[in-house]
Amino acid sequence: MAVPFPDDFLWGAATSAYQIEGAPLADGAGPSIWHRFAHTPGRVAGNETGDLACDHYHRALDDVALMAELGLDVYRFSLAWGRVLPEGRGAVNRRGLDFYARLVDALLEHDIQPMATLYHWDLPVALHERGGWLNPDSPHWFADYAETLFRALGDRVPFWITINEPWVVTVPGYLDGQLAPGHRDLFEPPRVAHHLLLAHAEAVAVYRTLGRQQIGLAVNLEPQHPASPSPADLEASRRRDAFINRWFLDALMFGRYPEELADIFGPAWPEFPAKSLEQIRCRGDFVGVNYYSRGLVRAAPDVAPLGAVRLTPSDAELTTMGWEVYPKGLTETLLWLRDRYANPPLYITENGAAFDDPPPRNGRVEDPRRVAYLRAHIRAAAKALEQGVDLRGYCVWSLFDNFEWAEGYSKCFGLYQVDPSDQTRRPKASARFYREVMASRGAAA
Ligand SMILES: OC[C@@H]1[C@@H](O)[C@H](O)[C@@H](O)c2[nH]c(CCc3ccccc3)c[n+]21
Repeated sequence: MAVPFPDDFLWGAATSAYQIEGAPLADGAGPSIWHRFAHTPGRVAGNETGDLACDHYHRALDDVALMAELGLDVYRFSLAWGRVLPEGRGAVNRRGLDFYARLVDALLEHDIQPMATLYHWDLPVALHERGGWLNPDSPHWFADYAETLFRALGDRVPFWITINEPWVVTVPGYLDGQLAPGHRDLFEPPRVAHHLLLAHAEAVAVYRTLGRQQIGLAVNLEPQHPASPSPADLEASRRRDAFINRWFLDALMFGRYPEELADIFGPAWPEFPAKSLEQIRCRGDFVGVNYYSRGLVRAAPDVAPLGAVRLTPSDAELTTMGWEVYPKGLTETLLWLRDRYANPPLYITENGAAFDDPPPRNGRVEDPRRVAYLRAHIRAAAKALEQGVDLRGYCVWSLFDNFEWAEGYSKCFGLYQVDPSDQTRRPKASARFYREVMASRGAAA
């Protein structure tokens, strides 16, 4: 492919703490809401948990050597709040902090840039019992946690992400209850979302006094297309676009929520004080984009609160998550960000696909569909770069097959297969493909 990727473009891979580390309570760590959720019967497929996951907590240094062999420029991982602050606030657990210091130092020794996510859904239970993200003090708890990490690792970590996907924390977490903490309520999501945005802004403000590198928010974005040109479907896709794509970014970039949100939540949408919206207004240094697919939307007046449903197109290629393979949506999303928010610096912080991979045959795992997915999406990103999008990096989700939340270990996104019997990491064809892409600075895509 003609190479539009600049030499300093950062090629990487992403993971998160609860999904790969295992040992959730080791060395003084406090339990998270995901530890509790996974251990609640019926919440996770097969009642699987992150108790072992990829055992990364005990294998981190070998895994960093594997990342170096793969040829990563950057590695995106998350910090488990409860390892560092077992009660979520107050006393620091040195052994937990030391694990992350060792990981960061190993990455730097291998010339891999650390990109640390402060919050990837694993709130300490101790804070959840004080109301969690519903508590107006939650932004301050988060900012204090962030400050602890900025002081401990700020000089060595060049990229910080405050929160991974506040929309997913809010909607599957508090509206439909699919993910921890599993609440199903119409009145809680608007307040949770507001506190998450305040938490992000407060952490960024602290960072401005302590750090001189890059900090941003990672958001899941999904272009919404009407299933038909009917006004009802057009209106439904516009509502779902506000709900998924503009809710958090408009608040950050413009200091105001999209007006569709008040329609969607009706009486459950509070009057937010103007002052707090002004506090939320905070561009950060970059936007992290998590892209997987698009939404095909049909009006469904009886489906509350959106009055819209997401269709699975019958003639499309689907991943095992049921998500349509739609690389054009990545170009569309990146151009939309350029145009709506005045061309902010962007990193694709997640892009990948779950397919049912075959068992290894003489140490190799063939995953041609994942190779095709990654190639198509890297090319889609290149198309946006060629149109002036300030795209600076791309991280594959995920480095390893890992704990896929409510789906357990049944959904595999990894460049490496992890043998559950002995934790052996085996590269898939997609790892070999991605190594070539990185070695050729994008040309091999
Ligand atoms: O589902 C694959 C990955 C997760 O493993 C990551 O932890 C998470 O950051 C992430 N976000 C998305 C897109 C948004 C989404 C999340 C959960 C459920 C439905 C959509 C996909 N993924």
